[in-house]
Amino acid sequence: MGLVAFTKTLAIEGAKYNIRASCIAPMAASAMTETIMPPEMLKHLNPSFIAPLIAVLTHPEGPNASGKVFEAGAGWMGEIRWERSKGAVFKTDDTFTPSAVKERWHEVTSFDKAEYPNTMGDADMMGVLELSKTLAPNKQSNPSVRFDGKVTIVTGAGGGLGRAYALMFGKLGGQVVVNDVNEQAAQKVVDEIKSAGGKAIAVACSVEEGQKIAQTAMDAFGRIDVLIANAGILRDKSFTAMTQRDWDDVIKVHLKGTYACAKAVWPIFQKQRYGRIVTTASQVGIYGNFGQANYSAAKAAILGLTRTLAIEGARYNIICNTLAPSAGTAMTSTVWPAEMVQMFKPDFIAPVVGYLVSEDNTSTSGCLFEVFGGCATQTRWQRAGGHGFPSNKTLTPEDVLSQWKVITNFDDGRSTHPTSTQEAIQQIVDNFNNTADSSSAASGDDADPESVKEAKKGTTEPHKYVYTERDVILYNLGIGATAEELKWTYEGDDDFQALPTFGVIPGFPSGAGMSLDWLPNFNPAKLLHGEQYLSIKAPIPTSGTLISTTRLLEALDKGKQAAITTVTETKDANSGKVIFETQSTAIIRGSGGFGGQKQGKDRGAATAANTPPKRQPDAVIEEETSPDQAALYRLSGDYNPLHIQPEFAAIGGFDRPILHGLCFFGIAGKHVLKSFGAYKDIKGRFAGSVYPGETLITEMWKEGGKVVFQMKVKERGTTVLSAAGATLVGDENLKAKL
Ligand SMILES: CCCCCCC[C@@H](O)CC(=O)SCCNC(=O)CCNC(=O)[C@H](O)C(C)(C)COP(=O)(O)OP(=O)(O)OC[C@H]1O[C@@H](n2cnc3c(N)ncnc32)[C@H](O)[C@@H]1OP(=O)(O)O
Repeated sequence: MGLVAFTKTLAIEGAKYNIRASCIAPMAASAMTETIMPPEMLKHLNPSFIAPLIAVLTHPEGPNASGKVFEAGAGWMGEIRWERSKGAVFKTDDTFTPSAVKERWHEVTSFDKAEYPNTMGDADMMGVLELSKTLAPNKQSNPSVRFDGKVTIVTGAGGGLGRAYALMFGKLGGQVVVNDVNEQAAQKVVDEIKSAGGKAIAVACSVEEGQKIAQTAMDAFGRIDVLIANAGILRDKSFTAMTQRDWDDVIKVHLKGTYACAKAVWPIFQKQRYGRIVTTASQVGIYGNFGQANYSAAKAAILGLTRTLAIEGARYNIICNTLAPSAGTAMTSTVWPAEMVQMFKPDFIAPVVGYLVSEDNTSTSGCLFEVFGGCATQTRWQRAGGHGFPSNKTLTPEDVLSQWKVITNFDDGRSTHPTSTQEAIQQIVDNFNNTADSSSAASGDDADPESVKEAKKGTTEPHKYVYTERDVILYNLGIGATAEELKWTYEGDDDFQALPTFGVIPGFPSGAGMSLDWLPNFNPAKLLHGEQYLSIKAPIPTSGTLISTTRLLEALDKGKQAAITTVTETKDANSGKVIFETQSTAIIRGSGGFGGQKQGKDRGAATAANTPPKRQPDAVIEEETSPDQAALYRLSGDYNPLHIQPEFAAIGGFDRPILHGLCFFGIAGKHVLKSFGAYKDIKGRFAGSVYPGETLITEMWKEGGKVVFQMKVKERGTTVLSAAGATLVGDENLKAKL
């Protein structure tokens, strides 16, 4: 982690000399990984997948990715960047306390409105300070956050931030161990705490002497509950002028000092099954900064150290977080103008630290917070959806370049926020089975003509779907829910819910918006919905904002017609969680003959044959549609005139408008739900068309955990939905919501 900020600093300092520096987090089999990874993983992690990325990053004519960070392994690669919450701005006066922070913690940690700062300069610190002056006094939590009976070590507490922390703990009932290399300064702070009625002791030594500091605390107070690793020094110089000594001194005090103190208190925390640590990073350790290569490396390394401590400490109730404060102190006074030092009082950082190390914080651990002038924000990694190349083919720099836009795209709705190494590895592991054969449908098969290869390259722009309970009711009515079925038509009902096939709605405009102009003789009136698959991956919110993106999965040449399959992923805009995946096949009559493949790939449940067994159905539901069914259904987002305008329907070859395929798909889905309960995926083939007003009969067979079904039109005896199946839900949580 330390190398990330170090690289960013080199990128900043190197820019004017045309020196570029990028950072990669590779996962590849090596002498190093062999000691920690099982052989079955290692065999997929061929180092040859990393070299082409490096070739692109270092090529004189390659894209400029200086200061950027990439993760790569097993043929998958994607960029990562910092994402910062908007956070909370507090009034900077006496009411800014740990209690006030506790009161608004949800705001500090909410990423509803995130920013993506790339440099130190991106933070509008002065604006924040001005705002904080005008705010109403901060609300205090009840009971208030206190430290009675708790012993806190604060390193570097002779002045600046450390002093502000020490005074705060003393004021809030805690016993404080004031460490500083400067004995007089440490003693002065101890005296201040004592004269205000608090308890404190000084220990004058370097932070590298963690054992001595811990021992002093134990001797004086008999316990240690909190460590604030704050001590630090600056040896700022451009990288060109930086000496080995400048480097070593900074690494020693910051990184080794933090290690030494954490190491000393760790067994005590483990034994008592309680401990709180806040380590000190810096915005410099996140974004890099001119003249601070040593400091940025040390600070980012502290962040990595703290995340690991948070993981190892979790089962002992040891909570560890990192703070990146910007405050005017003796240290920053060497690089900040005096006026700024004065404005950013260390007192306005302390309340956030106070809350993080309090007993009240039971869940926030391993996190990073940027705090400045009354503003507290959280910062986390955001990772692009990236691109998975076939893991059984040789990867070339040209391959990497051809997908560069995808590898570096954070705005296509596929980005994630991995919070652990396990989560981060998952995407790489998922690519293990992405072989040239299996991936051909997703990322280009050699047999595809150029037009298809080109069309498969990108994803659509993310489509935003903002909806309320009204939209859910409108959809439910559109597929025949009635006023008696209050859970589907009345938002005040305790069990109000979207019918599960609602999952096809948010992403519909994204899929339907995909350009098919590259097909020969493309005519939208000749397009019919051929097949639909829906996977429901999380409980369906009854209102919210969802983001969908679509890509071309398969383009089949069926001679007279083209069969175009797209895949759409729909995520919750706030959590980034995938809620639905849909696969839709459109048949475009008259657009075949473009030279593509004839047969598609096996896509599991999405292409399952679902042949009905040779016995009477286990359940049958008959439902009459309304002559106005299509006029109602279209209001949920499919405005294709084929379903309402007679002239357009005539061009499509119909004597009157036909019903939307997804409308009778939804009606069948409702019948499955009523007969057998919730399901997690559903699929069907539109074998024939339905006219609004016709009566639909759904025949259903339960086959193990699956319901196989088909739908017929009663008046004509025609099968309109075939090869249809739904996989029933095992998960009780999901079931409860559906
Ligand atoms: C990108 C996604 C965006 C989606 C946007 C959707 C917008 C909506 O507004 C549009 C709609 O809702 S339209 C309404 C619903 N759909 C319908 O009414 C279509 C009904 N089906 C038909 O008319 C025919 O089955 C018909 C015409 C589909 C096929 O009939 P035939 O031409 O007679 O087919 P056939 O000769 O039996 O088979 C030829 C090859 O095609 C495959 N196939 C057949 N039906 C299919 C279907 N429904 N879906 C997918 N593939 C299908 C066959 O397997 C066959 O392949 P092969 O030759 O390799 O065996």
